[in-house]
Amino acid sequence: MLEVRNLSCGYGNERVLENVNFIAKPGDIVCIMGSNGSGKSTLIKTIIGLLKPHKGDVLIDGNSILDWAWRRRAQVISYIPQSFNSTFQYRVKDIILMGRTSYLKFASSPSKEDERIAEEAMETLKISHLRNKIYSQLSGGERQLVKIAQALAQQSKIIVMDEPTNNLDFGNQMVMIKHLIQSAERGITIIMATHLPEHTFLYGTKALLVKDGKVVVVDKPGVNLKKEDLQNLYDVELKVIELNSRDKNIKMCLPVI
Ligand SMILES: Nc1ncnc2c1ncn2[C@@H]1O[C@H](COP(=O)(O)OP(=O)(O)OP(=O)(O)O)[C@@H](O)[C@H]1O
Repeated sequence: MLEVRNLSCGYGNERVLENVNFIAKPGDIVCIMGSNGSGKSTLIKTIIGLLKPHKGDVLIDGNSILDWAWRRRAQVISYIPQSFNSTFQYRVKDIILMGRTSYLKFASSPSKEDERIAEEAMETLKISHLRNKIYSQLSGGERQLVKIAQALAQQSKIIVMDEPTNNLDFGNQMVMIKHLIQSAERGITIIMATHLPEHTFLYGTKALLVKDGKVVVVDKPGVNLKKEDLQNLYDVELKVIELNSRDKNIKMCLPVI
């Protein structure tokens, strides 16, 4: 279980978020929402240890992880950034194998088992055909899928993602969503920033609404996240409609222009 406790964070003396509190249990999909520049990435970077918090703590199973070394942290949390560019000429399969680095002994090479896990991750995300391509020569969406496969190969119990559907076409968004839901069903905790309220409605177990330096937690957003919350969050008028798909009610957000 991941717990963010009384967390305040920002850059230097600049405070971005104040007193954030939430718990993410195994199987939770926590969707972080808010307008551009509200602090979603700042929260994510603080949780994964790229930024030192001004105050408060991040705990896993009751233990503070703020002082953990990267290897220990990487075995528990994997991180998919908003964008990742490499100037090195790595092949896709090498990038995915990097997800196994925290399990390797010093100066050792990936084992057959590591290779199998990397292949499996590529198959899951339907990118096996990209195996030998140079990462820096891929499209934005292909790169995003490779980073997701890398996180999958890392086999951590918590996956943190910054706008994972960025650059993905509709079909690949579905592949990723299916994978997210299956991972959560296996007990993995997912924490992700998203600009798509529909995704929060569809599979979020918790929404974090980030605005004016504060974070409001909404449990079961499929039921409890209201039109007014979204209007207030994004400062726009909008409409929430409900559609039936395969006997399931799906909520959609429509602009009012
Ligand atoms: N490296 C940095 N140094 C100083 N300030 C920063 C830095 N990165 C971001 N900020 C500021 O922190 C605030 C929050 O930024 P953040 O990137 O967390 O927003 P966000 O909600 O993720 O936005 P977006 O939806 O556009 O990705 C913004 O005012 C931004 O200008």
